[in-house]
Amino acid sequence: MTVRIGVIGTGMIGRDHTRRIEKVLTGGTIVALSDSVPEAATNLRDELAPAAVCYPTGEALVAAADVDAVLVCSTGSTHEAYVLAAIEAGKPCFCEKPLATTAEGARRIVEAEVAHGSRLVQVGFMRRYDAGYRMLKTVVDSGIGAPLMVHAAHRNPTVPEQYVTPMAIHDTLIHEIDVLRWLLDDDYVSAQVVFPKRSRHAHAKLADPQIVLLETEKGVRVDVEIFVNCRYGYDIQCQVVGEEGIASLPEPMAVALRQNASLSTPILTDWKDRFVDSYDVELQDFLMAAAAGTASGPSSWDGYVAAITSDACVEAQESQGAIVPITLPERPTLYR
Ligand SMILES: NC(=O)c1ccc[n+]([C@@H]2O[C@H](COP(=O)([O-])OP(=O)(O)OC[C@H]3O[C@@H](n4cnc5c(N)ncnc54)[C@H](O)[C@@H]3O)[C@@H](O)[C@H]2O)c1
Ligand SMILES: O[C@H]1[C@H](O)[C@@H](O)[C@H](O)[C@@H](O)[C@H]1O
Repeated sequence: MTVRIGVIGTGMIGRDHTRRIEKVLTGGTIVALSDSVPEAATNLRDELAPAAVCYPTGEALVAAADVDAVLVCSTGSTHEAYVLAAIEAGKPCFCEKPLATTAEGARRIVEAEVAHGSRLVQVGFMRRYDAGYRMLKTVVDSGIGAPLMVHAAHRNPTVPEQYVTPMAIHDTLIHEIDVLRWLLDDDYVSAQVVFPKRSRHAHAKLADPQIVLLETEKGVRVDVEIFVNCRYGYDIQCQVVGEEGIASLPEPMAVALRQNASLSTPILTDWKDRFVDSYDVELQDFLMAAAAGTASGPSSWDGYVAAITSDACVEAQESQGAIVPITLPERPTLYR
């Protein structure tokens, strides 16, 4: 079966996912596009999906009879309404992170999916599909004894002017929030944020870098450096310290160059390149599940837990070093 897909939000990632469904993956075709800026949708149609119909609203796209499944790739604050509409229509829905910009919004999605009675939503936490993180998880699960600590870093070369301090959590740390609880098979119980000396490259409304300290139910201590004006590249680091050994996320594959009395490997600069294979695998997974009328991979529950944890981290940012507790509600059986 070829799953007929509608894409809401045709900016950077909507375009990239349209390209991969049309040009790279099997089992899906783009039949519908929508963006609040209509030319963004028509331009993408002309460039990559000539057979797609452009809809004036995301709601009209979700309701279209020939749309089997929906990709929500619009601005984060708009995700909740579109995901709820897809659940109401009984259509599988891939939602880019964040599932919702508030924990309340994510809870409404969990409740709607539970009421529907089966999974329909996959959240775009692509790192769970990354070959390096999967290799790391295999080693963490079997090769280093009980994990005790995680040291991680999430570095972007630069960010635009509109990227402000809480976005370091909602937009950036959210990847570590999800992938580390998956990696450790654990949940967080508290968060604290401390601010080192501010980089002179940070915009006026951004405290950069930041260090987020998380503690898990099993007592693991996690520190994540968020540094989004690091200048030198897009760099994702993760090291798990266990009782019997230390395991590190592999570096992306790169040619080692010996030249002019030096040995070097390039560092990537763009998140699209760093996780290009993971995006392919996550969307292929979505297409396979959507063909069966369901969803797999990171769930609404994972999106909800990430939102609760993000809210606690933002509160921690605002409370000058205070440790903010994180309490999760009971996990519905649909997600066990
Ligand atoms: N998984 C990842 O690594 C990853 C990477 C990049 C972006 N994202 C997420 O994807 C989403 C989009 O990010 P982007 O970088 O493509 O941003 P973008 O600004 O390039 O694109 C967003 C698009 O949504 C459109 N839009 C805004 N409001 C809308 C509405 N109400 N209905 C329909 N369209 C609307 C905008 O016009 C724009 O074209 C964000 O939530 C972001 O966090 C995830
Ligand atoms: O939306 C992007 C994307 O999620 C990247 O993976 C992350 O590194 C950036 O910080 C964020 O702004």
